[in-house]
Parts: sequence; structure tokens; C-alpha cells
Amino acid sequence: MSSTSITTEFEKNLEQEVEKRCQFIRQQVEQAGRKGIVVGLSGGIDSAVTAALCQRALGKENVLALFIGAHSAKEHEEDAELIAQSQGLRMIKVNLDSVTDQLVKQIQNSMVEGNIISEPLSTLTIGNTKARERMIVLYAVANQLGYLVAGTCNRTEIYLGYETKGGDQLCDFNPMASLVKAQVRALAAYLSIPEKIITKAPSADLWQGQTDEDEMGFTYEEVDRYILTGEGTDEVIQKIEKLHLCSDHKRKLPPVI
Ligand SMILES: Nc1ncnc2c1ncn2[C@@H]1O[C@H](COP(=O)(O)OP(=O)(O)OC[C@H]2O[C@@H]([n+]3cccc(C(=O)O)c3)[C@H](O)[C@@H]2O)[C@@H](O)[C@H]1O
Ligand SMILES: Nc1ncnc2c1ncn2[C@@H]1O[C@H](COP(=O)(O)OP(=O)(O)OP(=O)(O)O)[C@@H](O)[C@H]1O
Ligand SMILES: [Mg+2]
Repeated sequence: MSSTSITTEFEKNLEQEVEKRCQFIRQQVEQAGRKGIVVGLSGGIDSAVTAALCQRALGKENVLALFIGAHSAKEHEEDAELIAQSQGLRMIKVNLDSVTDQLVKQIQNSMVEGNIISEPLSTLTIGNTKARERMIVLYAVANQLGYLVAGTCNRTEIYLGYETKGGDQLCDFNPMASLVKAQVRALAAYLSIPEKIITKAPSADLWQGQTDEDEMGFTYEEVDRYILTGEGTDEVIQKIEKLHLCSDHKRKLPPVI
């Protein structure tokens, strides 16, 4: 079964799928008594679709997109600009290059001086720290403007726990959580997201050259098919279920006593 065929039914109802999500977004903002929405725009497809839905739901004057660079590739910044332009969205840029360097240095030095570690912080630790820095920026802007923070994680990422806890995972509402990646792609085309963004390799951009599929060890097509139909090779299913099990804590509130 191809990824096209697993989204055939979904693709018949794109207008309703968009309308349902726009209603949900309006309801969330109204119920919270907030004035608008901030969304982190990375130059990737998930945030592009999220921003496009928010714009349709509330109007462009009530949505603010932020490109938050933390040693990010210029290509992603240009793609975020392209998306903002194509959707008529306001976008500001926040550069965290030096903040990231400083933060990583302080954490690392304190841990080394305290004899807790002797090696530098890992690429993964630094990458997750960048994702959590972005969360701080989005919430600061939402605080200041009386807005909500839109979540962009899709169903595939949530199933795998492929998100940073307290980073891109943290949001006030999420209009993407029931969509697997192939469905996000279908919605993107319907919402006039530029083709370049739809066909771009998904990347968390937490370190240079990172792509989701390389890191996960299987393709989005494979994991989407497994989530929607239960089908897949034993090897792929094992890998997916391992990630799902290990990330159980990300889909729950923290245990308390
Ligand atoms: N069993 C458990 N019960 C409760 N808490 C548990 C736990 N195991 C770990 N933890 C906690 O969770 C932490 C690990 O979680 P976390 O900090 O998220 O880190 P982790 O899951 O190790 O890494 C995040 C993964 O998501 C990917 N990612 C991140 C951001 C964006 C995107 C993207 O697609 O754009 C992808 C990233 O490339 C990486 O593979 C641990 O340090 C610990 O504090
Ligand atoms: N440079 C950035 N500026 C603003 N927000 C960012 C940036 N990088 C990541 N984010 C936020 O983190 C989220 C998680 O990234 P993720 O890579 O899963 O989504 P994406 O980039 O929108 O799509 P794709 O998965 O196709 O790369 C993004 O959707 C976005 O909201
Ligand atoms: Mg990305």
C-alpha cells in the first residue's frame, strides 16, 4: 500500500478537515480569552500547515509567526520567509546563536567544574536545549501579546515521541495532533503551501545535516502506514514500537504524589 492510498479517504474531505480545525482553533482562543496565536515557523511543513490553519481561523492580523534561529541553516530561514509571504503572515526573527553558545558553555562549565562530567555536552543535549530555548521565546511573546502558543507536532511524531519534552512538545493547543505526516502533506497542498516546502526532507534542525528519517531509522511512509493500518515489516514495527514505548512519559502528565 502506498502513502497515497493510505490518505485517499482523507483527501476526499480536505475542505472539512480544514474547516474542523479552524473551528477548533477559534474555539481555543475564544475560550481562553486570548487575542491571537504565536507559531514557531521553522521553514518545515508542520509549522507551515499550522500557521496556515491559524491564519484561516483568526485572520492574519491575529497570528504572529516567529523564526527563532539557533545556529540554523540559512535555507530554513529563507523557507520560513517564503511560507510567511505565501500565507500573508506577519513574521519576526529572533536570533539565539550567541544565547545558545552562552547557555551551553555555562551548563557545560558548571558540570565540569563540579566534577559531574568530563566530556562536552552531547549533540542531542544541545539540540534539545535549542528546542527548549524556542519554547521560552514563544511563551514570552505570547505572554506579552495575550496570545496562545500553537503546537505543531503531528500524530506520527507524537506516536514516536519524536519531539523535545518541554520544547516543541509544549503548547496551548495543537491542531495537528490527529494527522499523520502524509495527511499533513495533503493538507499543505490544499492550503497552497509552496511545493518546495512540501517536498523538503523533514528535519528537526537541531544539528547540522539532521534529517528525521535518518535519525528514526525508517521512513515516514513506513510509520504512517503502520499507525493507520498496522502493516509493516517485523523489523520496522519493532523499531517503531520501541520508540513508542520509551516515549510513553511524553504523552502523559508527570507522575505526582
Ligand atoms: N521513563 C521516563 N519517565 C519520565 N521521564 C523520562 C523518562 N525517560 C526519560 N525521561 C525524561 O525525558 C528526557 C528526554 O526527553 P527529551 O528531552 O525530549 O529528549 P529525547 O527524547 O532524548 O530526544 C528528543 C528526540 O526528539 C527529536 N526531536 C526533537 C525536537 C524536534 C523534533 C522535530 O521533529 O522537529 C525532533 C530529537 O531529534 C530527538 O531524537 C530525559 O532527559 C528525562 O528527563
Ligand atoms: N528555527 C525555528 N524557528 C521557529 N520555530 C522552529 C524553528 N525550528 C523548529 N521550530 C518549531 O519546532 C517545531 C518542530 O519542528 P519539526 O521539524 O517537527 O516541524 P517542521 O519543521 O515544521 O516540519 P518538518 O518536520 O517537515 O521539518 C516546528 O514545527 C516549529 O514550530
Ligand atoms: Mg523541521
